[in-house]
This record gives sequence, C-alpha cells and structure tokens, in this order.
Amino acid sequence: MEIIYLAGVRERTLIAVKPDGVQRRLVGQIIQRFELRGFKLVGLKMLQVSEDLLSRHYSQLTGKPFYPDLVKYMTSGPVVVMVWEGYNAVQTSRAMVGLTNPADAQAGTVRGDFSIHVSRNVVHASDSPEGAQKEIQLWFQGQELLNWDCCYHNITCEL
Ligand SMILES: Nc1ccn([C@@H]2O[C@H](COP(=O)(O)OP(=O)(O)OP(=O)(O)O)[C@@H](O)[C@H]2O)c(=O)n1
Ligand SMILES: Nc1ncnc2c1ncn2[C@@H]1O[C@H](COP(=O)(O)OP(=O)(O)O)[C@@H](O)[C@H]1O
Ligand SMILES: [Mg+2]
Repeated sequence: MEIIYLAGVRERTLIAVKPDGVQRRLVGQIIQRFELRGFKLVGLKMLQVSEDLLSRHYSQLTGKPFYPDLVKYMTSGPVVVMVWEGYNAVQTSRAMVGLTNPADAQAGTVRGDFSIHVSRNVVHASDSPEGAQKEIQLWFQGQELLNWDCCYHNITCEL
C-alpha cells in the first residue's frame, strides 16, 4: 500500500520544448508553469536531436505519412528536454500541455496558449507512466537525474 502511494508521489515524466518553442523563446515560460504547478525538476538539458534518437522516441509514428516532416521539424534546431517529478506527474502534465492538435487544445494549456498547428505544437509530454519511463531512459543517463529534497514537497503533496 505504502509503496504504491510513494510511487504516485514520485512519478516522473519527460517534457521537451520542441525546436519551435526554443526558437520562440518559450522555454522559461514553460518551465515556470511546471514549477508553479508544484512539480520538481530532476533533469534538464539542451541538445540537437539525432534522427536515430527521434525514431526510437517516436517508434509508433515512423510509418505515418507526416513522419518525414516530423523528423525535419524535430531536428531543425535544439530541443530542451526535462524530467519533472511529483504526484501524478504524467496525467497532470498532459492536461497542462493540452491536446495534440492546438485547434483542440484548451486555452490555458501550453499548446492552447502558444500554438496553432499540429506540426508546430511547441512541447512533448509523455502520455503514460510506462511511456515516461521508457522516454526518460532514452533521453537521459542515470547520473543526469538528481534526487534532491525540495522543501515544498510535503506542502504540494500529502505525504
Ligand atoms: N498530423 C500530425 C500529427 C503529429 N505531428 C507531430 O508529431 C508529434 C507527435 O504526435 P503524437 O505523439 O500523436 O502527438 P502528441 O503525443 O500530442 O505529441 P508528442 O508526442 O510530441 O508529445 C506531434 O506533437 C506533432 O509535432 C505532426 O506534425 N502532424
Ligand atoms: N496528424 C498529424 N499531423 C502532423 N503531425 C502530427 C500529427 N499527429 C501527431 N503529430 C505530431 O506528432 C507528435 C507526437 O504525436 P502523439 O504522440 O500522438 O501526440 P502527443 O504529442 O500529444 O503525445 C505530436 O505532438 C505532433 O507534433
Ligand atoms: Mg505523443
């Protein structure tokens, strides 16, 4: 019982600011939303994504007609990738990011506030706890993730 509860509190998700978000200088605002919501940053880096990493990240999409354009977009410039931790991080982050197509994303979400086209939708967010675990392992080395005590942790979550 205790273990399941702690797993939910310490859930991690992978969020990436895509090249359009970096070019448009939205990185700070996106980080701020996750900080203010109450999540804890445990990993952060900027990188130029390789086609190999992208094909592993989007392995279910490689056969889609838009995949070649997705590769061009995602490799067009640097990406800022981060891992956020906290209670129910995956589900809450998806709600904060909004639906895939910005036309369907609610105002108040990252996509609903900052994007207009599905192929330039500013951020990535893991869509399940299992997917998040896979993506975190794909994008980060173990030592790049920090376990640190955040003094707000027991204020934002019931422990
Ligand atoms: N017709 C489409 C569908 C998707 N995409 C791009 O492909 C990404 C991955 O699609 P999908 O995984 O279905 O969307 P999300 O899970 O919402 O986005 P992400 O995985 O990037 O978080 C989208 O974010 C978008 O950048 C696109 O350019 N054109
Ligand atoms: N029909 C589409 N046309 C163009 N790009 C798409 C389309 N569907 C998805 N994408 C792109 O692929 C990304 C990954 O897709 P998916 O994982 O299904 O959605 P999400 O990004 O919301 O998790 C989307 O964010 C979007 O950038
Ligand atoms: Mg996705």
